[in-house]
Amino acid sequence: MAGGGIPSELLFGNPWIGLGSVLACLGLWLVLRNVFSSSQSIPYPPGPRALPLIGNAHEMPTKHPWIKYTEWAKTYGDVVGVKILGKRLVIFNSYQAAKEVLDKKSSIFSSRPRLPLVDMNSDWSLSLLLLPYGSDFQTSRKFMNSAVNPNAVREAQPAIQEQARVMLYRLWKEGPQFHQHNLLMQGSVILKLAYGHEVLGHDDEWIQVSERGGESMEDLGTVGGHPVDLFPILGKLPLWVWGSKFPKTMQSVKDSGINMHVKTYETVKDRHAKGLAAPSMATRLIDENMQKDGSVANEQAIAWSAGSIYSAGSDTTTSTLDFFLIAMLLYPEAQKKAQVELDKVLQHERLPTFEEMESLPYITAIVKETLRWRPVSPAGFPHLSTQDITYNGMFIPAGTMAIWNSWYILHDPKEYSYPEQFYPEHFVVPAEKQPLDPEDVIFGFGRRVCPGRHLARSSLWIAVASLLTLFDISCPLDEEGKPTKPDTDYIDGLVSHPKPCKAVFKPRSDGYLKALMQERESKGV
Ligand code: HEM
Repeated sequence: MAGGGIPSELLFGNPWIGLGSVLACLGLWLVLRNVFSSSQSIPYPPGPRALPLIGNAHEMPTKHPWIKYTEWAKTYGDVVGVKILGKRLVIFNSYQAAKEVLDKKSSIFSSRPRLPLVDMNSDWSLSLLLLPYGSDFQTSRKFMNSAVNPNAVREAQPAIQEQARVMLYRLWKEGPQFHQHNLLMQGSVILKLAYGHEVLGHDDEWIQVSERGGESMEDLGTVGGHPVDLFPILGKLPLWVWGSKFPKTMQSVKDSGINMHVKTYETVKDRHAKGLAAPSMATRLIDENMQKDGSVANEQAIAWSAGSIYSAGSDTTTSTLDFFLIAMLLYPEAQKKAQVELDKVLQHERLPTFEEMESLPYITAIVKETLRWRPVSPAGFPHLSTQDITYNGMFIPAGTMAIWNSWYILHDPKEYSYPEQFYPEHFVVPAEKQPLDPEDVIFGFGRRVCPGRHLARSSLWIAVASLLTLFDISCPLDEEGKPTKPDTDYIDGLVSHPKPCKAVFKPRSDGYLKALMQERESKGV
């Protein structure tokens, strides 16, 4: 959900909430709303006591919201309800409850909360991640699925594997700036799939444009928490009211959306018309939507769904692999175990391929454990309900925002023996003893479930297998010769990231290094 992702916790955690002046203006409206909503006879989901007018706004955390949600889960249970300035939020703290509502009542829980500030000042609401439920959503989702369904991803696996090898080569040749090489791998896979674009290096223009798209949304700070998002009528004020630099920030949000989605699409369309474009999601959709008069139907949906692969897929996958690195630095025994398994299969002669997936269950377990240990969307992602429902005797009205607490669900000691530790053995058990699969939680629910999950799984698996085959990964030593351990905490953001860290990558054997060099030479590198 890179760039386009708006974690629910940010929708309310916002320093402007305390502005007495804004509240005073809108107090009457809230009183009336409260009076009308209190006549409900079926109880709302339990939660902390709401104050008049502001509800629970004063308690909404601005940092690591899943920690507060976890406290509430322990007090109020699987389904917690809070109210913020008249808007309702429901937090699902168990897989069962999230599944029962977000999945089984998917036709009701598949919209997204609006972001009036972004909606009024840019086209970002056209990106699949943010589209409200309806026919535009269905068209974009269909286009997206056509590019990243399991068959399409299987066909893309040779290209994904190639990018994993390029990452190894760069790590060996250029040095251990893991995050940069990782980002380039994920970006290269996505840009090839979406546009047929071959990324040649760190200064690739398409990567820069796409990265700028994500960053511009980050520049907005608490996306969804601006006064305009809380009280859309304030959107009628000129942008400079919010600070002298604000109009420029908003212009950059608008421009980056167009550059990343529309301009890239137009470039590919132009190249395709001249017969110069490599096959991709964009060229296939152009062909499929070509009209007799030479125009292309559904162009907006094609452009914004192709761009959504980068905005939603790059940061999430990169951040997950960055957390894998941290796990390897802190849990060398897991790394060793994986390497024993790899060596048994690969015999220091060749590098892993997707064909070996079945024979490398510990690698698969490492990927699952990374997703569980440090989910990059620890507080889920917001859905919006469009009809009233009653669930387990609780009333959830239309217009409620619903999220799931991935952190709490994936750190449940009843499900995982060592929830706080990185312990791939959680998943190395007979089928009947397998705990809850983190992939059933971290990729979301119902009709909004992450369409890129098959791509993410493939990219992560081959990257992890390739890295652990070629390298011993360890902490750098400080001046006193002690290992400098990485921080395992999160940096909050549209997607949560690990803090930057350093690592040493040492080739493990001449055999694997030779295999890499031979592969690179055969590609003319
Ligand atoms: C480890 C990597 C990833 C994680 C953890 C992740 C997680 C998520 C989550 C939590 C959602 C929201 C689901 C919901 O609302 O129920 C989502 C949506 C989405 N993801 Fe992913 N994702 C990942 C990788 C990818 C990739 C590689 C792509 C590329 C296609 C992608 C494309 C999308 C899109 C387009 C949406 C919006 C779907 C919609 O709103 O209908 N994601 N992702």
